[in-house]
Amino acid sequence: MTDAAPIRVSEIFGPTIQGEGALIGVSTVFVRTGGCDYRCSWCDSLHAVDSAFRETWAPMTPGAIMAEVEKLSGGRPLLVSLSGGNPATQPLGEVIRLGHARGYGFALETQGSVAKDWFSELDMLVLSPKPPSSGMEVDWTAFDACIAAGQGADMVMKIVIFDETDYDWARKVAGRYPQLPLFLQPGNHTPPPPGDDAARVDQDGLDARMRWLVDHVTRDGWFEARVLPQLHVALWGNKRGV
Ligand SMILES: C[S@@+](CC[C@H](N)C(=O)[O-])C[C@H]1O[C@@H](n2cnc3c(N)ncnc32)[C@H](O)[C@@H]1O
Ligand SMILES: Nc1nc2[nH]cc(C(=O)O)c2c(=O)[nH]1
Ligand code: SF4
Ligand SMILES: [Mg+2]
Repeated sequence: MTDAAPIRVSEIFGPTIQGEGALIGVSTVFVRTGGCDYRCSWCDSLHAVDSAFRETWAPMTPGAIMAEVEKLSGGRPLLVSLSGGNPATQPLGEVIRLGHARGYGFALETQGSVAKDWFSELDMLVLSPKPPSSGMEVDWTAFDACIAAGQGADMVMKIVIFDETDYDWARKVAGRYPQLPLFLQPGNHTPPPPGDDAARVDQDGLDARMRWLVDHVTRDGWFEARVLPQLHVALWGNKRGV
């Protein structure tokens, strides 16, 4: 199957480092697609979610996306991180094929609500089911379909945790998916309003929640879980494009 339809792109930026999860610290260029089927109460990327920003999302062909990635990376292959919005709602298969042919690797971040057959061609699929604090309800049938579609890719699960209820929920979800390496990430209560590039962030609050999370994980002997902060937020606050 070829993906002839254009892809809605909110922003392409980098190289920077992957700030979250399994690939933390790895040099990468981000391709952030526009549009999401969720509305998480605390989403830190509303400029790629809220349809009020639709006119800032450019329709791009796979060739144009890879040309921009190659320009930013100086033609040197590296990891491309596909995020959004929900990048699974966009026809990204051809970008992955084109990039792979040129030596680039691909990781994709999604909440796991939409499965695509091209998930299997990814180098890494990051599934990030949303906890109660998001206000969203996970469709586990759709989530399981994403896992089935991703067979062949490395797959991990990353759960954002704001409070005790999220933590208990994450314990249950982890028990259901023991095959997925698990990353826990404290939530950022001060994401920027869309359109605002302000870097302010409640770093003390984030640090306190990180310590609280580590305390809980060690208290419970939950040794399979890896706890990581959002490194890019620690370094640059809520700044966009890093
Ligand atoms: C902006 S989302 C885009 C990809 C996809 N829609 C998803 O949610 O997985 C990228 C990652 O940022 C996380 N995230 C979003 N807002 C956050 C916040 N306020 N604090 C911590 N992590 C957040 C999401 O859970 C997800 O793992
Ligand atoms: N450096 C950096 N790392 C990230 N990891 C996940 C991000 C995202 O917004 O999807 C992100 C981001 O926006 N920047
Ligand atoms: S699923 Fe991801 S992009 Fe969509 S609203 Fe939630 S955090 Fe934001
Ligand atoms: Mg982000």
